[in-house]
Amino acid sequence: SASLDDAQRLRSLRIPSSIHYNLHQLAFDDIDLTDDDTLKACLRMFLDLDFVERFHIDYGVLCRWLLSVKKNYRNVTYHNWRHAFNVAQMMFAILTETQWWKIFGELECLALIIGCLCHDLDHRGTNNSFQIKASSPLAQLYSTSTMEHHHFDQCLMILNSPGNQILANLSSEDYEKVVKVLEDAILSTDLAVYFSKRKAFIELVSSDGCASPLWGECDRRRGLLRAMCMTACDLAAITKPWPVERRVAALVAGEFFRQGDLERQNLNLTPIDIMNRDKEDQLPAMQVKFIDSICLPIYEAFAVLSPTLQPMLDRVKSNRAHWIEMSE
Ligand SMILES: C=CCCOc1ncc(C(=C)O)cc1-c1nc2c(CC)[n+](C3CN(CC)C3)[nH]c2c(=O)[nH]1
Ligand SMILES: [Zn+2]
Repeated sequence: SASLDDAQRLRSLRIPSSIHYNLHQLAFDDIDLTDDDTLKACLRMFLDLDFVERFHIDYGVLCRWLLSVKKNYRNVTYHNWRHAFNVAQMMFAILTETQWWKIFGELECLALIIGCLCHDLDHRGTNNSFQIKASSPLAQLYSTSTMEHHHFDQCLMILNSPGNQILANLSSEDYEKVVKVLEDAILSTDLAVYFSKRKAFIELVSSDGCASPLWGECDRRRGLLRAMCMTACDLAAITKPWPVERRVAALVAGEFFRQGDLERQNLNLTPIDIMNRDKEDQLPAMQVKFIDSICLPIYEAFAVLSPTLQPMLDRVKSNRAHWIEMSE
């Protein structure tokens, strides 16, 4: 876990406002933020969502916990601390801009923000199918949602580390609830889980449209909406202005192509097209397929549920047009 000195230093810093950091913006870009800024922005999100007061979180412990979470992300091209931070900022922006924080309540919002910050902990830059093909130690531990089970395990390990126990002052009943929602949220970031839940979610949205009070009262509906929020935030780079999306696509490609190289060299396998460096010229066309099959359905449903999210859908469509242009 992080050092006491680093935590003491972070604890002493002044924390700018969410307006200063543009944390409510759906088009947020972290490129101008230093690592220190990202940590201060996380403290700002916890303060503005009133988590510190409501859950009696010791501020020094919160600083240490944030530093430990950041430290347990590896220096890989895409699935690093910056990705986790961007996913958490998107969750903050969606919860506040749509007022869905009223549907979920404080406990579930706390679990969602912690879940976003922790959802890819200790990622190695390779996906679940690589773990299985390589019969890695993680694949032997978890045969389904291999990486996501590991991310959750890492999340719990940090939450239970001395000096990092931000949930120490929750009642045991509240602690159990947060951990259950946390597990569900992190496991929901496995696309396989997203595919299994998406149909039911879209049927609900088309049947009773806007986030009617129904969503708040029904555990199953709330669970579905939480899971879809995790995916929508995890993939949210696709909804950002073109310069951001293009920059992120290059990072994702870098990580995918390295996995492809490992599959060729170490496992003597031919990688799938998106991880095959030899097919780099087809990247724009592959992105269009990715947008159509995976991204559009969720952001269309979100724009129906809350018109405040319409700009995200509009930018996915304009990014799609850029990829089409590049593929011709
Ligand atoms: C095309 C490769 C490099 C660029 O790729 C990207 N760049 C940016 C984003 C983004 C969210 O902004 C997302 C991608 C991107 N991500 C993809 C993922 C993981 C979420 N998958 C899985 C694997 N499974 C298929 C078997 C579905 N296919 C993807 C794709 O084609 N593109
Ligand atoms: Zn992720």
